[in-house]
Amino acid sequence: MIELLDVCYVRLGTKDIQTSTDFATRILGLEVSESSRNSRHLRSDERGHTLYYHDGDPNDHVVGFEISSNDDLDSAAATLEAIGNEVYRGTRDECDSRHVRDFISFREPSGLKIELVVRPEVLGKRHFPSRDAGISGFSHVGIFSQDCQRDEQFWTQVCNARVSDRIGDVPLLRVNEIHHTLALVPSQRGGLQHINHQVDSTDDVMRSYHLLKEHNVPIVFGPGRHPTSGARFLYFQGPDGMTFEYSVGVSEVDEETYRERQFGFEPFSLCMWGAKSNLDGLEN
Ligand SMILES: CC(C)C(=O)/C=C\C(C(=O)O)=C(\O)C(=O)O
Ligand SMILES: [Fe+2]
Repeated sequence: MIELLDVCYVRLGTKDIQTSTDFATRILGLEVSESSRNSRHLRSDERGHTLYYHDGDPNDHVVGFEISSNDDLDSAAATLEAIGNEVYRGTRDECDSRHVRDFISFREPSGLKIELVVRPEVLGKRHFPSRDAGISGFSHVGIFSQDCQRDEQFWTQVCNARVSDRIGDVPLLRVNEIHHTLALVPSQRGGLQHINHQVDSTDDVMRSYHLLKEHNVPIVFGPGRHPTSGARFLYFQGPDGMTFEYSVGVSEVDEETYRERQFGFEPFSLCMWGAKSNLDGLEN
């Protein structure tokens, strides 16, 4: 069993590094922590970076998950190889550029590249965002799935993910006490469906709603409230068509007493306030 501790970063290829950086800093509210001619590391919390943009194919998406030790990394590699996954071990330079001690990568069943990393760097210096969006940290991702039931089995049986809720066959999966760290969203393609940052308050969600509209950023869903995690949310479109989410109030789960819930595959399961979803794979 691969014991995931938390999601730790997303890496995205982009056609236009400067436009993506401007969006990430001036609109989304992240801080550049490292910059080169063709890449940017961006911070959202105490971690050294949680988003990385690089010149490249915008369909090139990678999600990093932290695991606890090199022993766990070796045993994860063996587990993945035993079920037929090709596993790549990061070189020293690749580890350095990610600010991690070690990592392996592989593709999950719908094709998204996953990196399992050991000891991602945390900084003593306080996160100082370039816009006051109220971001408290990177929290979860939505992943496109060509077969939600198959992919749920991978995340729950090969890895330690647990189902918190399902909306129809769409599972919201946790790897720690947070209600969900990943959601599997039905689609013909693979890759990342959305990137979530938590904000401090509902006021932050609403302030950003107005700011995004002023900047003509397409709103994809919300403002609204998920009945599943209880979070107040707003989804919007960033560079290269990537969807970002702000949310506040995601519930925590007591492993002893929590029982997964089955929500109907209908609009009020996505938003209890009645907002209409234009999310890829979940339009209503
Ligand atoms: C799977 C969709 C996008 C969804 O709306 C599910 C719920 C929640 C939540 O309960 O907070 C999400 O944030 C999410 O999975 O993205
Ligand atoms: Fe989300």
